[in-house]
Amino acid sequence: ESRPIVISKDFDAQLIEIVQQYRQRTEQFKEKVIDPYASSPERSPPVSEYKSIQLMINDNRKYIAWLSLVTIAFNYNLWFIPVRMAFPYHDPEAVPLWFTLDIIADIIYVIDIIVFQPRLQFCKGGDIIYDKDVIKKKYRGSSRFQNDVLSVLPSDLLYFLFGFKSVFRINRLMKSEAFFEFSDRLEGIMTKAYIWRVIRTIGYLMFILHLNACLYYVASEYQGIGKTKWVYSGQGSAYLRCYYFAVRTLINIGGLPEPHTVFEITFQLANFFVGVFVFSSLIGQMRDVIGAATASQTYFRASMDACVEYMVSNHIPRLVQTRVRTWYNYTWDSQGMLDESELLEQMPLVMRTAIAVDINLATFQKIDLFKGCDNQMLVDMLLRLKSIVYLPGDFVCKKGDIGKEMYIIKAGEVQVIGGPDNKIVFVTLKAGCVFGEISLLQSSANGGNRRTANVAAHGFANLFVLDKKDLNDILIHYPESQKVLARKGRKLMKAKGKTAPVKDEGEKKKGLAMFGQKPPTPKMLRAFGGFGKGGLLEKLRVCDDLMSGIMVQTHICNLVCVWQWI
Ligand SMILES: Nc1nc2c(ncn2[C@@H]2O[C@@H]3COP(=O)(O)O[C@H]3[C@H]2O)c(=O)[nH]1
Repeated sequence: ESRPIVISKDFDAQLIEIVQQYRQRTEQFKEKVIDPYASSPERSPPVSEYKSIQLMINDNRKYIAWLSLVTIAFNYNLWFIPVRMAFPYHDPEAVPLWFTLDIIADIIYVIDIIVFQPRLQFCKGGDIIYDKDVIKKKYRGSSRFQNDVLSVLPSDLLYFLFGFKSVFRINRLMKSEAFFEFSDRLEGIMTKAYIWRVIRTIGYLMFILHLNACLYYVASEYQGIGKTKWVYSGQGSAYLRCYYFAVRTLINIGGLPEPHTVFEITFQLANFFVGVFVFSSLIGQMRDVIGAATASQTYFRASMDACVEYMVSNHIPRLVQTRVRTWYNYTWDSQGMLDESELLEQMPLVMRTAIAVDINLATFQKIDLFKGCDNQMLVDMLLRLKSIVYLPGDFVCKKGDIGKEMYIIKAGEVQVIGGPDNKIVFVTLKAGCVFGEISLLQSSANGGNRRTANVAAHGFANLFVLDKKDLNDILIHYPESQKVLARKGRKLMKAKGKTAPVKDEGEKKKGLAMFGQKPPTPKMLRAFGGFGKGGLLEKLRVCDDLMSGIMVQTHICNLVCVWQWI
């Protein structure tokens, strides 16, 4: 309360009064409070019903198809009313055709008013209004309804009084809102909305030329056709000649016959001004539309150029420069942007989740490692994934490094490699496979968090990366899934032969990819020369790196060999 409290001798009395007032007000307020869980007396639809209604509002293709028909009818009136007013196109042969077309356009207008508009749901204060009576009432009280009704008033009946003149149909142009609504809705559903924007802007340009052609013909008629050099001569197709004149004046191409009379000079001047202002602004609009359509391409080029410039000024080796350029080009070609997450970040969580679930959840559910995990946990994981592109031959992870991330292959292949010069390919992993999980699921105690193998991109590999920190953050909320993953991690460790402490360089690499996930069979052991002198034991020393992954088996073998030796 902003009321100042005067502290006086009878402060206690004042305080008691204030407290009493406060209590009264709270009681009053309580009475007014609406219980948020109490059912609303108004009928409200279940959420599932909302979905179809929302479609009606934003994305109803059938409604857009209908609007396209209304737009055609509107454009018929928009283009033909002036041309029929200006040019002598109402000859007895053409009248039936015009009459039929007019009636068809009128029927479309009427159907729109009676059938479609009164059924169009709308949003009020965030609520979707679906009640048919309310919708009808809203439409009838709108300015759109007034315009729609005015646009279908049968002013054509004046034909009977004044003859067949298209000027009586001028009220049909009041249906313009339908055109703009169609345009907005179409943009909303098109993948390349700029194509429509370009077409629309070209349409505006052509319409201005069309109007100008009509005006030129009217001006010529006013002056007398063929009377002066400036007016339409009366030869050739009247419309085409006038349109050609309009193009030359409005685009300021020049080479026009000189105007002589005051009227001609005024007309010509007005035309030049319209050309300069209207035309140039429309052409500017076109540039904006095309600029917006290629904005992402421009951004990509600019960032690549800046990066190349940076590398050149820092004398980065040519090979590295080429690799960076290749990365830029491939990333752009494969995903149409450099950083997908940048785009998604702008969206609210619910939208991001919808997109992520739609794109990747099915793939995730198939991954063995995540089987048995909470679905919601997978969704949380999807939201933390980052997409990274690796070039052919790039090392994604190196044996012995600390594992801070795990990877899911989105597209392309990676190879688990080892041996001298990393020439041996142990496994090739394809789209949908997970790797890098072994070191991630282990604790750092005893070096358990170290990479057990080298993994390199085979061709171009598009990977999802999940950070260890992100994974841990998620798992805090899903103790059951955490247990599942920990169990799987232990299993993997056993399967891949990952054992306890790291002793030295030779022994610290523990993954034995060569044997895959199974222990060596007797056949494999025989291939290594059995247990005899110069056999397995010696090879074990040479192939220490390879064999260290099956340490348990190796210890047994060692014991047997030592016994044989003795
Ligand atoms: N050690 C080993 N790793 C493999 C094999 N096949 C795939 N990998 C993956 O290679 C990854 C290397 O890093 P990690 O040890 O974190 O996790 C490893 C596994 O996910 C294999 O046969 N042996």
